[in-house]
Parts: sequence; C-alpha cells; structure tokens
Amino acid sequence: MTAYPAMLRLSGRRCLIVGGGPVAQRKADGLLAGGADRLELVGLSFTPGLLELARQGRLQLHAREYRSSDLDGAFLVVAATDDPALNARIGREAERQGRLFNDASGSWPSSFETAAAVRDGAVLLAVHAGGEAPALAAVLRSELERRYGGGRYAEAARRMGELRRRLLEQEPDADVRRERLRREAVRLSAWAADGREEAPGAKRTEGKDDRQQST
Ligand SMILES: C[C@@]1(CC(=O)O)C2=NC(=C\c3[nH]c(c(CCC(=O)O)c3CC(=O)O)Cc3[nH]c(c(CC(=O)O)c3CCC(=O)O)/C=C3\N/C(=C\2)[C@@H](CCC(=O)O)[C@]3(C)CC(=O)O)/[C@H]1CCC(=O)O
Ligand SMILES: NC(=O)c1ccc[n+]([C@@H]2O[C@H](COP(=O)([O-])OP(=O)(O)OC[C@H]3O[C@@H](n4cnc5c(N)ncnc54)[C@H](O)[C@@H]3O)[C@@H](O)[C@H]2O)c1
Repeated sequence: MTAYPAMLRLSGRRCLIVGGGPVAQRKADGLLAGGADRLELVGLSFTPGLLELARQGRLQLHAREYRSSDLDGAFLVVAATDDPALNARIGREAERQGRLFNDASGSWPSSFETAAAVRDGAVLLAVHAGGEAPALAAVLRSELERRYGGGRYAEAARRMGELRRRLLEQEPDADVRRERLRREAVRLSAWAADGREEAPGAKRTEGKDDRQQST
C-alpha cells in the first residue's frame, strides 16, 4: 500500500503502547530511539526488557487491563496485544479521538506503520515495504546498516548544519548557498562512506568523486 514518509517529533508528547510482550518491547525500543520521553505501556504482563527500561526510568508500566481513558492526551497509540478484537477496539477508539494509531496485529487499518530504521546521530534511514513484507524491510535494513552504519554520518550532518547556519547568516544569494551546501554534502557523504581516516574539514581529492560516481 502507498504510504507517506513523515518523521515524528516525539519529545514531550505522550506515547502509549497497549501490550507488554516481545512486539510491544520492539515498538517501545523504536519509540525510545526515536525520542519518546513520555512513553507508557498498559499490559497484563511485561517482558524482562520492559521491566528493566521501567527500572531505568525510561518508560512507565501499568500492569492492568486496557481501558478507554488510557487514550486521554495520547499523541500516538500502538496496539500490540495478542487479542485482535481488543487491538481493533483500541484502533476504533484512538482514531475517533484523532490519535495517530498503529495496530501491530493488522486487525485495524492503522494510520501509521513502523519502518525498519538505521540511525547515525540525527541521520535516519527508514524502510517500509508496503505493509505486507516486514521481513523484507528487516533484510533491507541490515543491508543499509552494512552500507551506511559506519558511524560517520552523524558527524557529516552536524557539520552540514553548522555550515548551513553560517551561510544563512553570511551568504545572501540563495543559489550560491544551495551550490555550496550541495558540494559539501557530496564531499562529506563520500567521506562518511569511505571510512578513511582523513578529517572531514580537510580538502579532498578527485578520488572521492570517482567513488561517488561508481555507487
Ligand atoms: C519493520 C518492522 C518494524 C518494527 O516493528 O519495529 C515491522 N515488522 C518487523 C518485523 C517482523 N514482523 C513480523 C515478522 C515475522 C515475519 C512475517 O510475518 O513477515 C517480522 C520479521 C522478524 O521478526 O524478523 C510479523 C508481522 N508484522 C506485522 C504483522 C501483522 C500483519 O501483517 O497483519 C505480522 C504477523 C503477525 C502474526 O503472524 O500474527 C505487521 C507490521 N509489521 C511492520 C513493521 C509493519 C509493516 C512494515 C513493512 O511492511 O514494511 C506492520 C504492517 C505494522 C507495524 O507493526 O507497524 C520489523 C522489522 C524491524 C527490523 O528488524 O529492523
Ligand atoms: N507488527 C509486528 O511486527 C508483529 C510481529 C509479530 C507478531 N505481531 C502481532 O503482535 C501480537 C503481540 O505479539 P507478542 O509476541 O508481543 O504477544 P504476547 O502474547 O507475548 O504479548 C501479548 C501482550 O498483550 C497483553 N494483553 C493481553 N490482553 C490485554 C488487555 N486486555 N489489556 C492490556 N494488555 C493485554 C498481555 O499482557 C501481553 O503482554 C501478536 O499476537 C501478533 O498479532 C506483530
């Protein structure tokens, strides 16, 4: 199914997961990695991993049955129980209240689905395989991790942000800004990909550009 890639800002927004099994845990890990700092779970039991995250104060657990008022003030809701009828009910109620909703069991047409993600600092690569091929999304994620998971894209993005702020202050010509940013992005991206030791501030040779063309 066709989908629209939106990156959500979760900090300060209440996120709710109903369920406490391995799937709820994977969704919780993803939300925490994505910046959720007001994450709550409601479930009858929880995995050891979720109990440990609660102990560390990363999220809050409520050991009880789901009730409709759990949705109050939620920005985003995930249904991950093993009861498809309950997941569908949560979906109906959440969407009636205009919450972003994800059903991990496919019992209700979700307004968002979870992508497989590779992160390096602020850089995020996300794969969605149409909603019917999560295993393919997971394999593509591993391939992207091998190709882009070297740990240098965070630094590249940071340097690009600095340069962009400086140019916005100092360079009035938008075409000049765009051209300089584009050139620097090509250079830093090649630096991040090739894993060589050279500092990103250093002038690069054509060798790097050859590599760009070959990928
Ligand atoms: C990408 C990833 C992100 C994440 O969840 O973090 C993700 N599923 C992952 C893994 C995975 N999930 C399943 C398997 C077993 C193999 C298989 O069944 O294929 C594996 C593979 C494994 O475990 O290796 C089973 C499964 N998944 C869904 C259903 C219900 C249904 O389809 O009806 C069932 C059947 C349950 C049952 O049998 O009862 C539903 C969804 N799973 C999605 C995302 C959304 C679609 C994404 C897309 O198509 O791109 C969607 C629609 C909704 C959602 O959950 O948001 C994560 C990989 C993370 C990573 O490794 O990086
Ligand atoms: N989206 C995915 O990637 C994916 C992958 C595998 C499975 N699934 C689906 O996700 C479901 C959950 O998987 P799991 O392995 O975590 O299951 P699980 O059986 O380990 O956990 C189910 C959880 O739901 C909770 N629960 C049940 N009834 C409840 C209620 N009334 N109120 C609150 N919590 C309640 C239980 O306490 C438990 O913590 C599966 O049934 C399957 O449909 C999705």
